[in-house]
Amino acid sequence: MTISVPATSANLGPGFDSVGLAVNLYLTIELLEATNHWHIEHDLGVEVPSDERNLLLETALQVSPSLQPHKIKMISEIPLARGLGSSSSVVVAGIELANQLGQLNLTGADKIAIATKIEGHPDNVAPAIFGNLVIANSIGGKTNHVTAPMPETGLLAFIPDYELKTSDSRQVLPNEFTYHDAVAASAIANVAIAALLTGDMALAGQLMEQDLFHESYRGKLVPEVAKIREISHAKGAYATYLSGAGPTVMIMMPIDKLTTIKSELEAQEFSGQLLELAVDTQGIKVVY
Ligand SMILES: Nc1ncnc2c1ncn2[C@@H]1O[C@H](COP(=O)(O)OP(=O)(O)O)[C@@H](O)[C@H]1O
Ligand SMILES: N[C@@H](CCOP(=O)(O)O)C(=O)O
Repeated sequence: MTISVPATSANLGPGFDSVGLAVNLYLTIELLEATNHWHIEHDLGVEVPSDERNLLLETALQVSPSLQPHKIKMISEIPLARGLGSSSSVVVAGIELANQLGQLNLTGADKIAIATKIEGHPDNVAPAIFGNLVIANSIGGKTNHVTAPMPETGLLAFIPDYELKTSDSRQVLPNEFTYHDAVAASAIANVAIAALLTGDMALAGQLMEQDLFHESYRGKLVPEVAKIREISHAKGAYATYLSGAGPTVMIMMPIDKLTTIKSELEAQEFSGQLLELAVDTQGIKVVY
């Protein structure tokens, strides 16, 4: 059996902690033979545990403590700590592993509730589970979500060479907002979501760049954002935003502008990778 889970790009500007998009980079785990001890084969480096301390197994065993140990092969195309939801992909894969091995018959609603409790916010785990664009919230342990198709858009991700842990990037955010600022910030988010749901990418893009919740505080952690925004706009992009907690910068544009924007950005020689992505429409995939 293999389980694959897509990467996710959270926030889309003002949808902080509540909006995310599934994209076509995958974490895949393959269940191998039953053994006496859990063991994960992977090439993700020595800092990623190969035993029960790995987030995959921590999650699976939290959901179902008495699972039969197995050998597992793990392959991830999702770069770690870059703002593309690597930790959420593992949490979601762990929940699905417990679901399959423990025959738990979890529903989508069960999975999002468990995953949100572990991650703390639903914006990555929700699209990782369901695919597409997902708008979700969680309050008092109750999680709500709405899935929607993403309007047609080209997608480019600039993935810097350096890591930025979500926990570190959350440290720079303010503890409080005035009532006035909270109303202004959520009004921007409301219009951005309405534009996304009605397929108006030009308006959505404008609002996505007016975020007041997080990007301005995090901008100093990702110095490339300003230049990428300037260049992309000069060539007709809809929007640029910090993917999740960063440092990846996502660029959305009309499909026919993608090649030009990509080559303009390549000419800058930023240290990092420029990847053309597509929306994942499936979420968790299990193959027997
Ligand atoms: N395949 C994996 N197996 C185990 N842990 C992982 C894996 N991928 C990511 N992680 C954990 O998640 C951390 C990154 O999570 P985070 O800082 O939220 O960044 P992001 O989710 O944006 O990639 C890694 O440092 C590692 O601890
Ligand atoms: N809303 C969160 C999203 C974190 O996403 P990640 O991909 O960086 O883990 C935040 O902005 O902190």
